[in-house]
Amino acid sequence: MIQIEHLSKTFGTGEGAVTALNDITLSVEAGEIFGIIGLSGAGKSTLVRCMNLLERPTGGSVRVNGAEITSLRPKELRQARRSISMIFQSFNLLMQRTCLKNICFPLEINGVGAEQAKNRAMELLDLVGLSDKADAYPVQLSGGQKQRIAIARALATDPKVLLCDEATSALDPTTTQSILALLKDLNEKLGVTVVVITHQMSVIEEICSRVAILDGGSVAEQGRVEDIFSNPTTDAARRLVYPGGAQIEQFPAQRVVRVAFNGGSAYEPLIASLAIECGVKANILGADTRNVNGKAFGTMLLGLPGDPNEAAKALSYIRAQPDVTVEEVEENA
Ligand SMILES: Nc1ncnc2c1ncn2[C@@H]1O[C@H](COP(=O)(O)OP(=O)(O)OP(=O)(O)O)[C@@H](O)[C@H]1O
Repeated sequence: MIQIEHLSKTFGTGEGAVTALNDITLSVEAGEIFGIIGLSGAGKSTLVRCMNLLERPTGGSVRVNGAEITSLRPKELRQARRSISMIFQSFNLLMQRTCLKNICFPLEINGVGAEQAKNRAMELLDLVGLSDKADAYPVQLSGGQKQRIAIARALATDPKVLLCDEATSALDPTTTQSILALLKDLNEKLGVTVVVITHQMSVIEEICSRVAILDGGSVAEQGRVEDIFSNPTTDAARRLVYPGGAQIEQFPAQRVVRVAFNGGSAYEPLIASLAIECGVKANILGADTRNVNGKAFGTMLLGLPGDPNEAAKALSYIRAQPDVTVEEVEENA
């Protein structure tokens, strides 16, 4: 769906030049949810803006649906842009227009008649679960509701690709979950390809099938989410996967597992009950978890005893917990 080859982007010239992207090659397949993650300044926004030519690349190529978008004429580019929509952290709704009129807006500028636009907008409001907000103004909505309206507006022109630039970064964890669930649902129902830009690992874990890790304007690593998260091979990937800085090599006698909490239970009781019910002491090697109303979200790196029986007991105990996933991490990861 999107093929990027040797893409580079430099802002400015001479001594003040900033190279934001350097020789990026990646491809996003039709129908997938692809994640781009990196720390602040890694180049994520610039990369996603090169996908719809909000930024013009300095070098390399960007093909969307087979067409090299850097060489399209203005009219062709306008058409191509209809098939690539975007949502933002700050929602970017038109504050003077009702929700319905916000969703009608891209249809109006594409020449769709008022009645037809309204019908389509009502369908989209229904799709994002906000039929009752047609006449409300953005100021009357919560952040999550605003993002739902922004998603409905982005889908109005039946795009093939939805680019999401930090779309959940301004939202609380529960609302984030519901927006991610909506994106996943829309991806499945409509087949729209979704590209998610984020600095949050939990977002990638939640909905992406593949991920590219950006570091200093280059792709440090890319591949299937479970492969990269269970066995990060670059420093950039390790920094994201183990933000606590755990060095697995320091614990050679242990089996190391990565436990992801999806809000089903708190993590302290899990560690305590591992000790009490299984007699297994687990070491917390690193954690990036948040406790929200007594529920844990995020991931934790645990060291289990080297003894295979004890480790197996602990693993099956953890696997039996609701909303918890666990995977072994290779020791040279
Ligand atoms: N319009 C611009 N002019 C000059 N430099 C820019 C411009 N836009 C981005 N940059 C620079 O390019 C680099 C990458 O920025 P970008 O916003 O793409 O990173 P990011 O990963 O999205 O960061 P963040 O998560 O903080 O938004 C940074 O060094 C930034 O200062």
